[in-house]
Amino acid sequence: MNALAPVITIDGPSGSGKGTVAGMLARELGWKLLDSGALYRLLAFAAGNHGVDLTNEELLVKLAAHLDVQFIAAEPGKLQQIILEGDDVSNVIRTETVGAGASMVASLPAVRDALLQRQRAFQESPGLIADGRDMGTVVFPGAPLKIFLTASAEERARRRYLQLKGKGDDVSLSSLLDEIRARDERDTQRAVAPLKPAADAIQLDSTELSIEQVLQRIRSEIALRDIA
Ligand SMILES: Nc1ncnc2c1ncn2[C@@H]1O[C@H](COP(=O)(O)OP(=O)(O)O)[C@@H](O)[C@H]1O
Ligand SMILES: Nc1ccn([C@H]2C[C@H](O)[C@@H](COP(=O)(O)OP(=O)(O)O)O2)c(=O)n1
Repeated sequence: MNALAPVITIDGPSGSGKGTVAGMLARELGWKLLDSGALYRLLAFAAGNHGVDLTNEELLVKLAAHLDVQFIAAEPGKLQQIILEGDDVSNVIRTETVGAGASMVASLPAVRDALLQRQRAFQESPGLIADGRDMGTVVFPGAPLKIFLTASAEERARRRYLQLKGKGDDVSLSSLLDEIRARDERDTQRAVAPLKPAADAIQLDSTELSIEQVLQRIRSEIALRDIA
């Protein structure tokens, strides 16, 4: 790990566009990418495979410590591959069911602790884009640029609907909106590392912005700070 490598954190609720924007920025800058939500999703998914209850903190911590996962950097324009215990799980961990399970395991303090060092180890030269809920508040509090990306719940549900429909999933807009609201509630109300903007975060509401407009705003913040 290179402690001097700069980090840009992108936190926010589900469907605000964090993953999309983080991936595009990482490619543009040639930086590493940390999709921290994928770690919580992987843990929830692995728990299902191993018959571990999503409320069993002790067993989940053991599973987190031994999680056999590889993130394979994507070629330009492609999503990164996520390999769990030898299997490509890049797609299967993206369902709302796994997202809800991730949000449950993520509310357990010892689970968050168990994943902390694994996340910090992504800080490598020439820099890191880190996407999640507590990247700016807990994992990389010293990051020189912190973005807190939001959008209305209705717009986020609409985006998720289009995304999942596009993949051929059978989803309903109203149940996606319910699931997004339930996840917002759990992620913002939990006692440890709740979803909230860091005091020094730039807040960006993407409800009325295109992906390119969001990127432009972040690029101008990067240029202001001279960090990349
Ligand atoms: N500003 C935007 N306008 C329209 N659609 C967007 C915007 N940002 C992201 N999207 C789309 O919304 C969906 C969810 O984005 P994603 O990056 O997965 O969100 P998050 O990582 O915050 O959950 C994707 O299909 C993405 O292409
Ligand atoms: N840094 C993080 C990242 C995700 N989580 C939890 C809370 C989220 O609801 C789940 C899933 O996160 P993920 O970023 O993959 O979800 P979305 O793509 O935003 O829908 O994991 C977290 O608690 N802390």
